[in-house]
Amino acid sequence: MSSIKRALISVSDKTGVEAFARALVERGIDILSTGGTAKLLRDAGIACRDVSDYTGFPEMMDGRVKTLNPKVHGGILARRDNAGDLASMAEHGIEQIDLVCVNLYPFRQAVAKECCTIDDAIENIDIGGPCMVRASAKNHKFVTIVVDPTDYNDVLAAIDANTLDESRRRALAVKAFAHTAAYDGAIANHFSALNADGSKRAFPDIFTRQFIKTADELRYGENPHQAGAFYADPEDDGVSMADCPVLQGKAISYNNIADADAAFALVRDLADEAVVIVKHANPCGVAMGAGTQAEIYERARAADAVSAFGGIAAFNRPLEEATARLIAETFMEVIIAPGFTDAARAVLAERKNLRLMIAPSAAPVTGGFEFKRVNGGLLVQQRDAHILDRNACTVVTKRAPTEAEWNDMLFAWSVAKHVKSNAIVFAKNGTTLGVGAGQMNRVNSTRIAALHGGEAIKGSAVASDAFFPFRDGVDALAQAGATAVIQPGGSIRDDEVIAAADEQNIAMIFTGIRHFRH
Ligand SMILES: NC(=O)c1ncn([C@@H]2O[C@H](COP(=O)(O)O)[C@@H](O)[C@H]2O)c1NC=O
Repeated sequence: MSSIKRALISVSDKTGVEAFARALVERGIDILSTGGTAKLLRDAGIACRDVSDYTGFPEMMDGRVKTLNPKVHGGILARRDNAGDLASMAEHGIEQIDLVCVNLYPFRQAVAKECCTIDDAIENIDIGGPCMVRASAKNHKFVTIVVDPTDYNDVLAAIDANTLDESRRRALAVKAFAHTAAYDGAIANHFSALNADGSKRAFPDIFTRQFIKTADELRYGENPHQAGAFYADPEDDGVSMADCPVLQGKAISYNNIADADAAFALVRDLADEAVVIVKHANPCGVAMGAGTQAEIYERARAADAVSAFGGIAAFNRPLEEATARLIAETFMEVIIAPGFTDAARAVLAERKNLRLMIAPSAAPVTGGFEFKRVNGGLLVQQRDAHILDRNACTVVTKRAPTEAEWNDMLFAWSVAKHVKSNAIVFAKNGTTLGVGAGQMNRVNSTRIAALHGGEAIKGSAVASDAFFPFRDGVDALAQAGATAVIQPGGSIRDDEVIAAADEQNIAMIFTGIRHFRH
């Protein structure tokens, strides 16, 4: 028999609640329950008592008042070792409630619907639920609070094993306080983003978001003298790095996560089969298109073999055995892919330190927000999810690009979007030849990228993440031997820049879109 005598169950998300309640009854626990939950339980043949019968008050005001009653809250909050509390219980006919299973009205889901009015949103604010959750969590010395259906089985097992002790109850209480905090945060976010006419602004006046620490703290942060941790964002709608299990290798580090994220964000933007190798958050080699996966990988690696050493490689197709063999020949830190064939796993198992991360999907990011911490605040913006449509581009030079130049420009443009500004990318035949990243002026970025590319750059295409403010950048890429360039346009000296391209028989495309990245 359990030391728990009575449980109160009141849930909106009714997943698994029948089985949980049945198991509690089997363990001799009495069940108190609210309208909809009680009906579901009774229909399933599980004995329970209505809270309204217990309190002597009917549920009223369309469910606004159900459990808000001293007989409920006294039963939860009474200190079992306090004579005064016990006397009050006896005096007022209050019964002890030892386990509370509550989850809240689905506010977030309700306001996510286009048709949700202010009144709908208000009616979806749960009041009685959070009161019980917080009361139980406060009195966790004696009361068990369960807010998450995925905890039902563990709680039952702990009851059976007699391990539902105070520390276990405190862990459940912490989860419960986080549950109500996130809930109230969502309410504040929603209402502080509402305009007077009920329409919604993208950015609420008060911005609350909850991040949940992934199991282990990281060995350190960006450098060994900095402590570091990784917190998952349950509200992110992209592929979360927290949802990419590490299949093997050394413990994943702070920089590994940042670089794997950067690499995967680029590879999933590319429509054809592609490989991205990243170092320090910038791509050093990218290849896409023709050939086997192993050949594509080899092209990406050879694009800058020196930088690729110790890099992070991202794939947008499951990793194959032949590619794994090539990877095993050199030193890589992390491989991230939407899958690994068994044969590839077997090959890479020999590289004991190599981390393999498996991503749940390689679909491009379509929305969401990006956050950047600055001293004293947080910059928030929509994610750069822009995918260029060739038909939206304008040819601004006398010479139009050839089909091959078009392909190389579009490819280089996709890469440049993921390179730190000022970004210049030379590419040919679906392979990067030189990447200029993070320079403080565009002409230096161009020179660095060209220097890296060497002779191979002749006949290549170039992408620039922002417009050329002067003709010097175009002159530099022409001198290096590039024949086509894609850039946003929009400089006051565009005429000069276009004239420079025309003089050197370069085909130039304006995208009208800029991809700064800092
Ligand atoms: N008003 C109250 O006293 C109250 N007590 C419990 N609730 C909520 O009612 C829901 C369950 O209702 P039902 O069992 O009728 O389906 C739960 O999400 C619970 O958090 C309440 N609802 C809203 O505040």
